[in-house]
Amino acid sequence: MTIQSSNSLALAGVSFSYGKAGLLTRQAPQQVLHSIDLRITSGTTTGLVGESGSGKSTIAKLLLGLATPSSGHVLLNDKPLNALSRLDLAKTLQMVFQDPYSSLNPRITIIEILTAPLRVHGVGDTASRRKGALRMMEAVGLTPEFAQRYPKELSGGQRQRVAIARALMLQPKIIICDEPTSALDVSVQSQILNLLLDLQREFNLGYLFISHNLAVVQHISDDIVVLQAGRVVERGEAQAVYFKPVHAYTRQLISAALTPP
Ligand SMILES: Nc1ncnc2c1ncn2[C@@H]1O[C@H](COP(=O)(O)OP(=O)(O)OP(=O)(O)O)[C@@H](O)[C@H]1O
Repeated sequence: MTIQSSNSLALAGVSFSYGKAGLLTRQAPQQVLHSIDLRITSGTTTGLVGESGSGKSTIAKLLLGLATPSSGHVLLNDKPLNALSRLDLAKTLQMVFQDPYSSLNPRITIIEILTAPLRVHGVGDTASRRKGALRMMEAVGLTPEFAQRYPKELSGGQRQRVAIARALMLQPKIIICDEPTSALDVSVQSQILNLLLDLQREFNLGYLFISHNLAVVQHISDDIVVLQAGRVVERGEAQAVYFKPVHAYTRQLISAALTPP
């Protein structure tokens, strides 16, 4: 039996404003997040749902250390995230983006895309990186023939499998999935969601699953946090939030998710 270590990434009382007021700027800073508490833990999925502009991407930026809270803290295992080196951060936290068409470099082959994170961080030698990439391709359901292909030769679902494999190359503990299925055909969406669930079990990953679609979030999440205009208006166990919503905004998101576009 292997004992898997538990990791958590958290926002504790985080507020955030874009733009700083200064002598030369008339515009007041715009506060877009208000005292947010959020936790992502190994082996579980926290769903983050809200309409466009509610602050979901800003939360992702703060978790990735790409922005600094105006107040409050970003904590990895209850210690400040900014204490981590670039390599340790990359080994802890990775991101899968919405659009598998623009997130992969079209000029390099799949094997080069997958070995790049190891090369950039000086991990392993050429042979071990290649071996690791082929192993990860297998884990995401891509046969070895894909290694020498270019992104344009792949379908949207296959590209998203590559993007997921790339995110896993440094064996991170936590993955931020930002609308990872919304650019895909409906028939492929559930395959990718099921792949994410399989990989979570295999690698004990913690996910923050960001989406505007509460039906999709409910399918994959253990807990759901509902964000409206930068404030958490509802949170709880996924089934409870989806089937017994308390807040009117949550009910609105559910009916939007059930209405065909
Ligand atoms: N770089 C920026 N400068 C100023 N304001 C910004 C910036 N980025 C986002 N905002 C504002 O912050 C608020 C939250 O935006 P954010 O992109 O985090 O929302 P979101 O929920 O991720 O939306 P979407 O689903 O459309 O990506 C919005 O009012 C947006 O206009």
